[in-house]
Amino acid sequence: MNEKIFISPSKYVQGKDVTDSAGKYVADFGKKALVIADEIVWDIAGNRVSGSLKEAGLDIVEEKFSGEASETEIKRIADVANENNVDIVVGVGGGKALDTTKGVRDLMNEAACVIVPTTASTDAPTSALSVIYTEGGVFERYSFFKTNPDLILVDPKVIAGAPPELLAAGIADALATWVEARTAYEGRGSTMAGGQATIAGQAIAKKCEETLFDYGLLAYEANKRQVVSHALEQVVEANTLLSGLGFESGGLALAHAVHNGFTVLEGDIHHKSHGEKVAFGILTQLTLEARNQSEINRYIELLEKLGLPTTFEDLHIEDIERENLVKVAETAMQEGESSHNMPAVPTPDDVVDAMIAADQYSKAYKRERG
Ligand SMILES: NC(=O)c1ccc[n+]([C@@H]2O[C@H](COP(=O)([O-])OP(=O)(O)OC[C@H]3O[C@@H](n4cnc5c(N)ncnc54)[C@H](O)[C@@H]3O)[C@@H](O)[C@H]2O)c1
Ligand SMILES: [Zn+2]
Repeated sequence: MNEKIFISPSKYVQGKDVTDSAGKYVADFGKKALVIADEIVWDIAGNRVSGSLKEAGLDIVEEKFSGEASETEIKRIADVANENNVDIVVGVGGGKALDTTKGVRDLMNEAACVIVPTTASTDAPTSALSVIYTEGGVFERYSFFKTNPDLILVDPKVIAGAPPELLAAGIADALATWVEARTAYEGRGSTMAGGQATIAGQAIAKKCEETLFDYGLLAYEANKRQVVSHALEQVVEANTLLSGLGFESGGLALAHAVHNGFTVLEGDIHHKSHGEKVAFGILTQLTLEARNQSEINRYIELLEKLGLPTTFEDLHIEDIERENLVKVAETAMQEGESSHNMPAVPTPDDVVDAMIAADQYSKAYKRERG
């Protein structure tokens, strides 16, 4: 595939308290909206979004998201959307609620898709794909759609009110963007947009990383006091828009495949967030790519300061047997995975060795820095 492809949502709006002016933006897209959020998020932002939509004259149907981006949940909510003849679906919440919303829109004849992230924990908001899991939370597949969401509304004040661990997870997810896009380009791999990377895709991915090294820690600290600082706004945009466009049109590689591999393990690691698993995926990929010590140190330092996992112990898999690591690596290397974008496609055995080497080096790093 030689074509270069770049895809994106039509509109991205970021601003303090934009939650309360959602109606002004959403009214351009239709007359009746299904608003989807989980129980916690209804109280944080769902009701405010619904209220603003009603004020703008829209009819509203409200639905509670049950927590997993599974095929069953997507079908269930799509039935509600179709029965009510809505012409807009609005997803409010974290990555799983947003992925579910995108899946719902895809099962409808014609409807606009509006995304309101309430955390900057992933780069799910802007992409034209959803990550589908079994009802038990095991990675199943990527589901690709014809179009990206129509509108993304991001309120940094809501995000500043979320736990800082969620922002840190989003930074890890966004930190993977350039690491993987660079590799996908070197491997002449195809991007999630289904072609080769454009200059734009790469430039956005690179700017994403630069923003995170410049402002990541400043934003994380501001988040601890629940304030919207300049740094927090920069990082919210990096985690959401730059990372979203950068990964989708720049390309994924091994870091995300390792994340997907981790979802097959049982135990406490299951409760680790997307970004936390991606963090270790970054270190595994850098190790396999033979990046040197000073380069790897830069990443470990930032991840450590953000309280993100850099060792097996941090992921609660300190006693993991090699045979279980092989299962992770086999999943990471399965047909169709982004790991095949690596210039020299590794074997599962290579991936296991890299994971162990990354774990051991991070342990030594921690010991040395005390
Ligand atoms: N489609 C894509 O392009 C893409 C990209 C990256 C990740 N993902 C997917 O995203 C998912 C991970 O998303 P996630 O890490 O956001 O987890 P999540 O969706 O499970 O949400 C985490 C939790 O945060 C809570 N929450 C949301 N906003 C909050 C707030 N303001 N304050 C307090 N709590 C809040 C939610 O109720 C939820 O319990 C994974 O399924 C991953 O595969 C998809
Ligand atoms: Zn991700």
